[in-house]
Parts: sequence; C-alpha cells; structure tokens
Amino acid sequence: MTAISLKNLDIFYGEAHITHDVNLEIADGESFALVGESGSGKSTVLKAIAGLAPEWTGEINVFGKPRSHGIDRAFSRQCQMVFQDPYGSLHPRKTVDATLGEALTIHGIGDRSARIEEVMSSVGLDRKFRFRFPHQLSGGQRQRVAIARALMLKPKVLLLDEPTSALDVSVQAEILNLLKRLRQEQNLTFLMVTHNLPVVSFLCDRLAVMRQGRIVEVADVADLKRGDLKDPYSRELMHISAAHAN
Ligand SMILES: Nc1ncnc2c1ncn2[C@@H]1O[C@H](COP(=O)(O)OP(=O)(O)OP(=O)(O)O)[C@@H](O)[C@H]1O
Repeated sequence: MTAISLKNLDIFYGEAHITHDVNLEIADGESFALVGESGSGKSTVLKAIAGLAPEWTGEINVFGKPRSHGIDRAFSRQCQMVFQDPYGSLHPRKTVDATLGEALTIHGIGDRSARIEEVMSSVGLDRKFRFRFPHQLSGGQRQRVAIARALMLKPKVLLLDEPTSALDVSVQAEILNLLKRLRQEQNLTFLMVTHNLPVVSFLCDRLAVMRQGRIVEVADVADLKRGDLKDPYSRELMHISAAHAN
C-alpha cells in the first residue's frame, strides 16, 4: 500500500515558486530520504505535507486520503514531523509532561499519564525526566522528547527534517539507532531530509535527489552504496560526500 503519494506538487512562499512538479510514491513501512543542495526545497516538501507550507498545487495523499490546505486533525494523527533543532522546537517553559500531553488534550485522548510513560519508555527516556524542562536535558534527550511528541498519537508516518544534524556526533548514532528500532517496532514510514549520505545508507531504502526545486533522480539505497547513481548532479553529491568522509 502507498503511504505517501505526491503528485505534481508545486509549493510557493508568496511569489517564490519553491518546488516544481514533485512526484513521489512512498510505500507503507518504507524509509525514504530527500537529499540535495541547500535551498533545493527538501524541507519545504516536508512542511507542505505537515501543513506548515499551505500554498501548494497538486496532490498530497497519505494512505489514500488527500490532504486539505488548512489544519487537518485527522491527517495529523497519521503523519507527524520531527524538526532538526530539538531546542528550538520544544517550548522552553513546558515540561516534558506538558509537551507530550498536549496532542492528547487537543485530540481528546484519555489515559494521559500511562500513554506519556509508555512513549517515554519507547524512546529510551527515563520517567525521572517527565517533569523536567528542555534546558534541564541534554541535546540527545531533547531530541528523544521531540521524537516522543511525534509518536504520541500513534502516527503511521514520520517526517524527519535533519533529525540528527544539530547533535554531537556521538549522540547522532544513538538517535539513528533509536529511529531504526522505532520504525521496526511500530511499522513506521519515514520521509527524511538529510545532507548526510551515510545516514541515508544506514536508515533508508530509497532516496530522491532534489535540485532547484525538482527531483532529478529516485534511486535505491543499494545503488547509492554501489556508487551507482545516474544523474550527474547526484554523482557530484556522492563525490562530495566521499571526499568529506576521507
Ligand atoms: N518561510 C519561508 N518564506 C519564504 N521563503 C522560504 C521560507 N522557507 C524557506 N524558504 C525558501 O525556500 C527555498 C527552499 O528552502 P528549504 O528549506 O526547503 O530548502 P532545503 O533544501 O531544505 O535546504 P537546507 O538543506 O538548507 O535545509 C529556499 O530558497 C528558502 O530560502
């Protein structure tokens, strides 16, 4: 079954035309990466799916249901976003408990306490952190809270915008392992933006390369691992990544 389907997606910020004719089909349970140069529109695609970039034309479907242009509660139960910078994305004056409980209140879901503790445990956060504020947590713990917040409503799809790039290298691996485990345990579909091709190899099944608002290539991660991307720009990205690794 198709989890995310984007058809002829053009996204705008006012006069600025950011993406052009983006078409993607992502299967249920698949982990899919968007890579490409800075400013190519990768995060904007995630934002449009999440409802944070409402000016678009084309179609956005998640599990066969089309997304409307405004706030769409039924849609947000299925599909949640995790941002790059956990410090910026968490409210500084809200405890972990308040942050995780918010979506339950909005959606009228009961069993608050049990659900918060269950999700904290699933992301590897000890319950002693439940009434702490973001500044009382490490970067990795904050990103676990951000991931927990995204999981509160039991979504099927996570939109991950550079989920590890704001973290120390040692912590990045922990969060990547966590995401890998959560995907298996909860049969999640990932659509992830990253600059980091080794992260794509570790966590993803396929990737799309974006340039100047367009998809220039869709490939299997096996092709990336073999150095077998076809488009000249994709190949340039691979070479830059390999040069940084050495
Ligand atoms: N809120 C906004 N209003 C106007 N323009 C924006 C807004 N957000 C992003 N843009 C512009 O949209 C374009 C695409 O930005 P986007 O963040 O999607 O790129 P990206 O590929 O994710 O880049 P990066 O890898 O640097 O995060 C850029 O030219 C950016 O300046």
